[in-house]
Amino acid sequence: MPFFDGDDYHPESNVLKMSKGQPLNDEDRIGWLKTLNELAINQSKNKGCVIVCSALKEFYRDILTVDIQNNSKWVFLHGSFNQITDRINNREGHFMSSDLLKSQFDILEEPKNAIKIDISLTPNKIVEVIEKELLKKSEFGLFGLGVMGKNISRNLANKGFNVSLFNRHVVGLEENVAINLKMNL
Ligand SMILES: Nc1ncnc2c1ncn2[C@@H]1O[C@H](COP(=O)(O)OP(=O)(O)OP(=O)(O)O)[C@@H](O)[C@H]1O
Ligand SMILES: O=C(O)[C@H](O)[C@@H](O)[C@H](O)[C@H](O)CO
Repeated sequence: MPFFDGDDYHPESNVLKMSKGQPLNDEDRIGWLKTLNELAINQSKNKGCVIVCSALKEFYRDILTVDIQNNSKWVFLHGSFNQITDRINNREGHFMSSDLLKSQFDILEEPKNAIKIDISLTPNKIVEVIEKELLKKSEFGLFGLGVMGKNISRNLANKGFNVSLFNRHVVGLEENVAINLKMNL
């Protein structure tokens, strides 16, 4: 599967700004996020891909998944501030210094719908956990999210079961149930 580092898609101006130790703001990031979204859409027409980037805020992640919400998966590599600072300080030849890290932690909105992985694990173990999570099969399949389906699926999801859902096209009703359920998982 193709792999892309989001850093390679920053415009020169963003790289320059970060090299000077200045954090990017929303305005700096929006064009970059849209570029990554285009990349993801194009790749989704083939085998799909893995993109790594700082998707710090919920609305950044919304931009990244425009038109591909239903076939995107989030993996959140989670580490403490001190641990990441140490790793950045030991990394050579990269434009980002650890001074920018605080600004990133300050705005981080942790994703609720992601596979969350502790970066203390070895890279091999991290890949193993991601593969296992991605290949996890649903334990229940539900057709129809009316009154009964809605409550059954919420109960199952709240008890930690993996649920696959199918709903008819009823604009603004069944979709909302499905979206809210997905966001709350
Ligand atoms: N699982 C790991 N165990 C030990 N060291 C790691 C692990 N993952 C990354 N590192 C080290 O941490 C440093 C930062 O890793 P890397 O550059 O891959 O992070 P990144 O998320 O791409 O960072 P950035 O967002 O700044 O590009 C590197 O020196 C890397 O070797
Ligand atoms: O949105 C951002 O602030 C940037 O994407 C940064 O996250 C850096 O590019 C990265 O951390 C350095 O590798």
